[in-house]
Amino acid sequence: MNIALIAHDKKKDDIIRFSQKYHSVLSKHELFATGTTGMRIADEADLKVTRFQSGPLGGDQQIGSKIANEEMHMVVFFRDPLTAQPHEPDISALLRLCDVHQIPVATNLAMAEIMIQALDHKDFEWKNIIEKNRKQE
Ligand SMILES: O=C(CO)COP(=O)(O)O
Repeated sequence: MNIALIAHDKKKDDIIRFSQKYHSVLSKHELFATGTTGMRIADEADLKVTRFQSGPLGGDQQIGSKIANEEMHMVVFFRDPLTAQPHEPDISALLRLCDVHQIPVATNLAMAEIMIQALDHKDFEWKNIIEKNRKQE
């Protein structure tokens, strides 16, 4: 499974702790991240991560493009809801694409924990449900 990991600056410590705690689950998957988040996860959580541009330079859009191509299967995006971001349209576009393509997305630590545990238990049925709906259309 391809998983994107993204965090705004004030949430970076959270995503590092999350990545360290769930290292054994995450290390079984292909990880992708925006620039600075990816660098810190690789250094501090010892995980192999394919890095895109930093968010403000287009990293969210690069991950969005993977979602549009059905090449990203899960997104962990710890947004900072209390700080204005210069690339707010890119952030909204990424979250919108998750909904368009039915990609599970966690925007905070609490949901990310539920999602990663479900992943570890192989609880995800959403792809089968989507396939069934497509066949009925
Ligand atoms: O801005 C971001 C997501 O919108 C994250 O970018 P960085 O990981 O490069 O800090």
